[in-house]
Amino acid sequence: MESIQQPEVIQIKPEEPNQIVQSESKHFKEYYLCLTGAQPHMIEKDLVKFFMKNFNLEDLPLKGIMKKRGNNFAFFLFQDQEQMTKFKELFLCEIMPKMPKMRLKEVSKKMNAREFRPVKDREEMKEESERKKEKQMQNVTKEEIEEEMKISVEDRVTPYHNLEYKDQIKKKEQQLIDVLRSFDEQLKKDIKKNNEVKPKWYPETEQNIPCPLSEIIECDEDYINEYRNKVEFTVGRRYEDNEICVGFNKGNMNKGILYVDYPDTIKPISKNSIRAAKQLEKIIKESQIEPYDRKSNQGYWRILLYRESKKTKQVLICVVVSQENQVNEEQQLEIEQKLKTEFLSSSESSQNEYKTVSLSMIFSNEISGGYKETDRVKLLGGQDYYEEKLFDFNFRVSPFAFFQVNTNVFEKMLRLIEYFTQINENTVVLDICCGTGAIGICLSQKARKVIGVDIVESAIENAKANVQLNKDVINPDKCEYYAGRAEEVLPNLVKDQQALGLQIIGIVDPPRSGLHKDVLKALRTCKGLDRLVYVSCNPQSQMKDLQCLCYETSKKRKAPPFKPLQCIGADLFPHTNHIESIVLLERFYD
Ligand SMILES: C[S@@+](CC[C@H](N)C(=O)[O-])C[C@H]1O[C@@H](n2cnc3c(N)ncnc32)[C@H](O)[C@@H]1O
Repeated sequence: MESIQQPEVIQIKPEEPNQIVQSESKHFKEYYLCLTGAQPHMIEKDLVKFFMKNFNLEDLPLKGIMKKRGNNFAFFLFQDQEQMTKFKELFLCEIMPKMPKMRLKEVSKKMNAREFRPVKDREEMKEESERKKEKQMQNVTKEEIEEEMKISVEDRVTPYHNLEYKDQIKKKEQQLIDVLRSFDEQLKKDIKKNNEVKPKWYPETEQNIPCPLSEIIECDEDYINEYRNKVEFTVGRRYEDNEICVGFNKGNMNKGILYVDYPDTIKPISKNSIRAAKQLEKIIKESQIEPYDRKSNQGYWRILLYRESKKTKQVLICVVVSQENQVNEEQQLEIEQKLKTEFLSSSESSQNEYKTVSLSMIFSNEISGGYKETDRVKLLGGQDYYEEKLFDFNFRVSPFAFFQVNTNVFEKMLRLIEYFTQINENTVVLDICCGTGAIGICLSQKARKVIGVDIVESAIENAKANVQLNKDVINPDKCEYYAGRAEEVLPNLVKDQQALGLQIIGIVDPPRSGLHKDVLKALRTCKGLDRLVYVSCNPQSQMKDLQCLCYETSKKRKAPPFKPLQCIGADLFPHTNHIESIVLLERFYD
């Protein structure tokens, strides 16, 4: 196998970062470093993926990379001095402490920049893997398609729709018990293989679970159907008759079997939302412009985002379409006019007690057919948010911001969190991954202060506006909101609060992937934070995070652990197989 000669290298000592001698090549104006201690089986793209995944990086400050299979070293190329310094800092602070075998060394000889493979950022990598997937999708047989088409949209979207509600709850209870057991199984493995010790708080139970499952919060009978305040309909074609349809995906994305079927029988969504889907379907058919097709990356119509509030009777509608040249200016204007007439006209609102208060279009280029916050939005009518209510609090929610889809069960969850946290005038509430501020605002009345953090800027704008909206009942000065990654913002916020000597209560409600390791570290090491509520829509990733929070004190986890006191399930999603898990934790002092 061809291999690169080990270069002449000068080692960089981690304890002396300021004394690093920069190896700048005057001739080529290129900057190189050599990494040793890499896994021999990896090639360039594996190494990039490894760094991005393990250190949760959006991109790597690198211009190019060279790594041959079989070698335990790689070369990194930088575009300038600044980039090289940034990478060295990242390496010394983040990578080396966790990968002590890896070392970064100066290269003392010139190298040919053309041998380096360019490093792609995460977006590019995602797009490339999407394209690869699309390619794999080409050769599907008719039999495979027919087999997939036998599974109805109801069975896909709502696999429990045929079960009595009490049986759905029983199944979900068992799901949570199984996940709690997985914590125990992992702990036993870690004790055997990784020198972990059993935490002193760990209970001896026959069930082999770290804490009891106290209850499942059920949905009220009136809300078991039509509970969703947000629906995303896909625009596509039906398999059976090739008709254009605004509904739900049917098929298998991985095999490239992409069809859509009518949404009429899906129990969690409202009749109003189905009506809106039909209205858009009519406009699309009249337009004679094709829906977006992932395989060819062609077509215009993509998604109908529909949000409504049962309490305020307000509706927000967003039509997601392709950004690039799929229609001309004249067609675009005509479409906008039709959407306005269909969704905003007075005849439309007189038929219905619900009112569309926000109508917009999102222009997206996502190859997956989806959309993201940075996409261009054009407001066609009304304001850029709708209003939702929890108890007597009002909330502004914009198209991209998160809001729990089932307000009936969410209010019950909030009562439970309030009871557990026993917030008082000496308490600072940290609302981590706060979205539009729902949890913090509902708990703010008794607290000294509420601090919220979320990555979505418009959600934080909503949260700030929501505080003002409720200023008759809460003091706006008490509530602070920060837009940013919790892993970046939280460590400093926590330090500030510690300095004030107040009692801190943490409430975390992360996305499905769970919490970033830096957030977990900041929570674990935060003095004054003795009570924590972990809300999760993905109990598996929650259990993984609980390892960082609850495993016994060790060299890498110096602060005392949290003890999970109880787990509570909340059935936010009737008819589906999803269950929200809330774990209440308390600091365990030996
Ligand atoms: C499950 S939602 C919870 C929202 C909120 N607690 C509520 O109940 O309405 C998760 C939130 O995490 C936010 N988020 C995702 N990644 C984040 C990160 N790295 N830092 C901060 N917030 C993040 C999302 O924008 C989203 O609002």
